[in-house]
Amino acid sequence: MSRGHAFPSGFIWGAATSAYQVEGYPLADGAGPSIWHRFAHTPGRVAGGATGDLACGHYHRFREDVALMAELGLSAYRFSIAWGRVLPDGRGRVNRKGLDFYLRLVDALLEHDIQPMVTLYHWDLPAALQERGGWLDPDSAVWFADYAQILFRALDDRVQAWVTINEPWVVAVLGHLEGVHAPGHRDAREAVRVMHHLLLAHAEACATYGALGRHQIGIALNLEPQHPASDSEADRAAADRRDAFINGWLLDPLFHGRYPEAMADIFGSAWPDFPSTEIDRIRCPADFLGVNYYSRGWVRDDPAVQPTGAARIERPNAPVTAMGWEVYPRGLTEILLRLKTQYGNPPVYITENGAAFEDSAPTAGRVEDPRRVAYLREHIGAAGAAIQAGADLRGYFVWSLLDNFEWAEGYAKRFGLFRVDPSDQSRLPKASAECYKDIIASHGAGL
Ligand SMILES: CO[C@H](O)c1c[n+]2c([nH]1)[C@H](O)[C@@H](O)[C@H](O)[C@H]2CO
Repeated sequence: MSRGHAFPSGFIWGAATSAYQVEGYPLADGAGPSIWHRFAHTPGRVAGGATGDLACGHYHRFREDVALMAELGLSAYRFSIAWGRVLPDGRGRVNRKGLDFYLRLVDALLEHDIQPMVTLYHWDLPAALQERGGWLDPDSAVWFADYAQILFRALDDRVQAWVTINEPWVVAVLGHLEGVHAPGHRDAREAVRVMHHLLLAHAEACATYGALGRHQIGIALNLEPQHPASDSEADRAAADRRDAFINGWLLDPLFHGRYPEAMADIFGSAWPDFPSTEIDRIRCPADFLGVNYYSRGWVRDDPAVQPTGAARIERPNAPVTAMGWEVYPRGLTEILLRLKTQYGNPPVYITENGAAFEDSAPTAGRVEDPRRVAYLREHIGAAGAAIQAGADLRGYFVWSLLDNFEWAEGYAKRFGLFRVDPSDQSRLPKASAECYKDIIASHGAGL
């Protein structure tokens, strides 16, 4: 990669969060509980018994946070809407106070010339819908499209970029196969049907938006290159299986109108014969693809690992984040160029990229986080290399603006550009915030 390139004019520099992770007060002003509110309040599910009851207090502090975004020079902010704030029962009655919070947030962003990118679903399904079967219910696609339509009508005059669903893979696999995320199910037959219904829900929301929307809509996928830990045929085949399981399971139906053949091998009798009419519907004309990139998989053949028979292992002496994920910026370039060569070079936003590290204690009103500074510089440089090689990359969102509720890890894993002090929820800039501000000001030159 030649150095010193600048990013194209109009390139979007943003930061990302999600409702349950930052807002707090999940039941305020008539909101209905979500499955993550229920899950976090179930003993043993979240590290340290942490919940999103307070989180970062963004529900009340959002103007302060928008001011932090403006200080960074962000041109966009990606956040999610808590379905249960708007529709406490998931369907039917609209909770006006819940909708008004998001209207106020969007207006505050626009007052600072920050474009909102709104994620309609970031894992916090209304508990009332889970009681009806949740994403396992074939009607879930209709529930979601009806919810989406309410938001499109209320906000599409001010929101120019919509993300339907954040990481269907995590919802299906961590929530319904491995059981470590809400709703905590462990059933392969469920997981494959939940994935299918999530993709149908995405398609229904895109169709709804196509009828009334004026801007752009997409989906955000966690994509991760899979590399064999050795050049043995067994490890190469294992990497291919894990690639289908994590990447192809979504990219192929969305862009090619078919599931990878490997899925039937991976899931065996749990894999149904999905109707071709439904798979055709999933191949919907979205306007962009959101890519959440964090690392790569280093893969060894291991029959004991279900359902892929492929183990993601630590590469010896590899640099890793506090999550145990290898720091591998070249994987971002690889993913972006694969989208160019194999999936029609769609418009792409990096909707999440960031890292948790064991940050040092604050000194003189700031947190020194050199490893996160290096991570951001290396990965933004890797994104620039993909642009130079022809990827249609439109923007980059750091995960995350704030240290926040990291799902089953609670608050122990800190991804923020700003440290949030758990005692008083005060925000403190990290060196990475200053670094990102400089990158934005220079438009990525020199990376
Ligand atoms: C393999 O990581 C996934 O792509 C991923 C990482 N992350 C995510 N997805 C989620 O979208 C965020 O809510 C998490 O807070 C964030 C950090 O863990």
